[in-house]
Amino acid sequence: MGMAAHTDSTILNILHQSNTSGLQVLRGDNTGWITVQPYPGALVILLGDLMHILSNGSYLNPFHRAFVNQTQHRLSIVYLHGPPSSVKISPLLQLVSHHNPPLYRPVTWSEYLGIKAQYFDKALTTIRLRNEFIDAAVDDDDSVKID
Ligand SMILES: O=C(O)CCC(=O)C(=O)O
Ligand SMILES: [Fe+2]
Repeated sequence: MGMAAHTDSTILNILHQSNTSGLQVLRGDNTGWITVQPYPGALVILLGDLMHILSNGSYLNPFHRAFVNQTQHRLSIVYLHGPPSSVKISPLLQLVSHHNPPLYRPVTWSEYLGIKAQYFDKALTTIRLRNEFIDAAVDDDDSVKID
């Protein structure tokens, strides 16, 4: 089965592909697709949107896609790893400060999946904090108060 370009809505995905290639990852600078060649016994780890939120934007959640061809079977097995669906996910407190304010508001996985279904690749933008909200959320002593 082929898949259009997307980011994963999880913390991370662990993927195994059979010996037919098909997985491609978009370069961080958007200059092209890199084919991830199958390697016997290898697993591919893809960081998802929730990891991007937890890391306050420092870990990238790559766009990727899968293509198929008419001559070879391709099998991929994906383990989707996420938090309990009602736990709020937000940038880790250890990673935020006055100089590095939180980029995203807290969101549960189930709420985020609803947002993703509606906004696709704009989903993260819809939960991104605006500057004035960031100012209100960051306290004088560098701790962050959200919710
Ligand atoms: O089949 C693949 O290699 C990719 C699958 C995938 O991206 C996904 O399940 O999210
Ligand atoms: Fe994926």
